[in-house]
Amino acid sequence: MLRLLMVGAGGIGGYYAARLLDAGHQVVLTARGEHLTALRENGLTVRYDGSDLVHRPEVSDHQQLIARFHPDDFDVIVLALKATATASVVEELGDWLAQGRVPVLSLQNGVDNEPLLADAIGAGRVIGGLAVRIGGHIVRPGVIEAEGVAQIVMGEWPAAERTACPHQQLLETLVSEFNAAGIPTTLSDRIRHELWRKLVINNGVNPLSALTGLDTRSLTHHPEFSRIVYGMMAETVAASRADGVNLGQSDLDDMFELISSFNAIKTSMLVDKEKGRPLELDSIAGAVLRRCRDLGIEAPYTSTVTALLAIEAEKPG
Ligand SMILES: NC(=O)C1=CN([C@@H]2O[C@H](COP(=O)(O)OP(=O)(O)OC[C@H]3O[C@@H](n4cnc5c(N)ncnc54)[C@H](OP(=O)(O)O)[C@@H]3O)[C@@H](O)[C@H]2O)C=CC1
Ligand SMILES: CC(C)(CO)C(=O)C(=O)O
Repeated sequence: MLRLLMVGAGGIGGYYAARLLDAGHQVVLTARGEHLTALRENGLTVRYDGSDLVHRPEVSDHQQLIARFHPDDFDVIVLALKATATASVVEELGDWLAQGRVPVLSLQNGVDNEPLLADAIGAGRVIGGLAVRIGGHIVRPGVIEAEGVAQIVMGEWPAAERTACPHQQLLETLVSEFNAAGIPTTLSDRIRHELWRKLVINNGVNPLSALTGLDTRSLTHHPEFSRIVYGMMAETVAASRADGVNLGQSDLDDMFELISSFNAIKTSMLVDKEKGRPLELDSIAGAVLRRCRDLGIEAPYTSTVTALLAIEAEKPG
């Protein structure tokens, strides 16, 4: 049985937690506000493929977590926060995390979460990861709806060295237990590369979906918007060079094909916009624009969509 701490029990954290709870693992969740109250009072409900997974896991806010647990009470700690919350939560939990040795796995979009975590607890404790082919959201406090095959890719961060893989045994256990729990999970020996490939998708569709209100299928099958999606993806591919990742034309075409053939998903950024929550714009489009600037290249699609979203955000109401 795995003992797992899920920091941030939203669409992604709540879905994967429910799958693991269903398979008999011990999962502690962190949450706050109305979601925390509802999880405590009524448990966690995840709607997936016409059925409900219902569980009553232990749920804490971060102060209670620090008071009740030692980090090494867990086999792994998973971060499933929005990237907008990574810095503040790492700050909040930093001293507590420093008391232990347990590895921390990020399951967030963007390429700057693992570096932030590595600065706080040391790169040797960081496992990189991403949630793939999933759309999952809190529809009301305590209740999550999810769709898609909901895979996970994870690996030593930033890449597996041929000689030293500190988490080899844990990674093998996670892959085997996650798969047995119905979460299709694979290992990557170059997870930073995979995170960049995912950023190609996210920069392609997330900001434009928040701007237009359209889902991924409508965007990728629209005569004009599909060209903007492709353009924003191409700018992300170009930006990857700044991190020494060097994605190419085949990554661009693979990622465009993947998102075009996926379910019609309302992106997490569109959901945040509709709920009036902060957007992961800086960790998606901002990450691309900063690198393009450093490389001295233009990113006109990404900068235009970012500027239009900024104007929208300033509008009253
Ligand atoms: N949703 C999706 O379909 C997909 C999302 N992703 C990525 O996965 C990551 C997680 O996204 P998602 O699950 O949608 O995010 P959510 O916003 O649904 O969930 C994050 C949860 O963390 C909570 N949280 C934030 N700060 C704290 C804190 N200090 N203490 C306790 N709880 C806290 C939030 O609470 P509060 O609301 O109060 O801030 C929220 O409930 C993101 O990087 C996203 O881009 C990847 C693939 C698909
Ligand atoms: C684009 C998508 C749905 C792909 O899983 C995603 O990662 C998100 O909504 O943030």
